[in-house]
Amino acid sequence: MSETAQEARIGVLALQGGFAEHVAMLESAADARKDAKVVVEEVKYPEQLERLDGLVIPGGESTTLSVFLCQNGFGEKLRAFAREGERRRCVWGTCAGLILLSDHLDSQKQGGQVTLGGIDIQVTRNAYGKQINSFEAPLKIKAPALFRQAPPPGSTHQAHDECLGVFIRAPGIVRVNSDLVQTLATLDRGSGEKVVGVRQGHLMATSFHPELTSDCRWHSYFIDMVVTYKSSTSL
Ligand SMILES: NC(=O)CC[C@H](N)C(=O)O
Repeated sequence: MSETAQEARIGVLALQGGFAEHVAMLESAADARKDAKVVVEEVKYPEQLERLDGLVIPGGESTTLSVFLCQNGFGEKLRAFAREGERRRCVWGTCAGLILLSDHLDSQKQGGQVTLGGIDIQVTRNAYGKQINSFEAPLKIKAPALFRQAPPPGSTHQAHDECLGVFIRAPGIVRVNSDLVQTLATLDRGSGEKVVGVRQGHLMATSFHPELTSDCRWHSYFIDMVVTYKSSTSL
């Protein structure tokens, strides 16, 4: 580690869902790099948000997650963490986390979700079917910084601009409403390209689960976001 290594503390919301896998992936992505010192912690209490530079909201069940977020003012603190004040922090939502970060949730498919919003996309829950319809498929990576990194050794997706997408009762991004939203990944199963990964400034969301693969490029990319954003807002 160099003397000038950037430091960042990244939390993973650990109220419900697949948080342990994200913690493990962030730790291995952090170990693999020399330019940043990253501390990872499970977040169970709203007070913990104060000390974080970034947060991952994992997949799970957005309705259940919302029940927890309605307690102890957690939802409001999270909204402030991601959206208000001078020091807005980076947040990455996977699957249920994407639902929380979207500005528009299709009304027929709502189930009492607490939405934090921030990414100007329209989302339909369970757009790819039920649990039994879960699938894996190759994705095209559209973010240059992300696909410049090598795919993991032994990966079935050797092209730098491809990765494996794991979809479990995944929400669909049915519309991108703003030019501020950057497409990071798309899926094409024969019926045209669908957007499955997006970024709007300090917020990122993926319909799929990179934490369930052996490819930690997405976690490394999020560390980049957090470190870059932290150094630009603390000037
Ligand atoms: N794997 C997931 O996170 C599924 C999300 C779930 N369908 C929901 O609506 O919350």
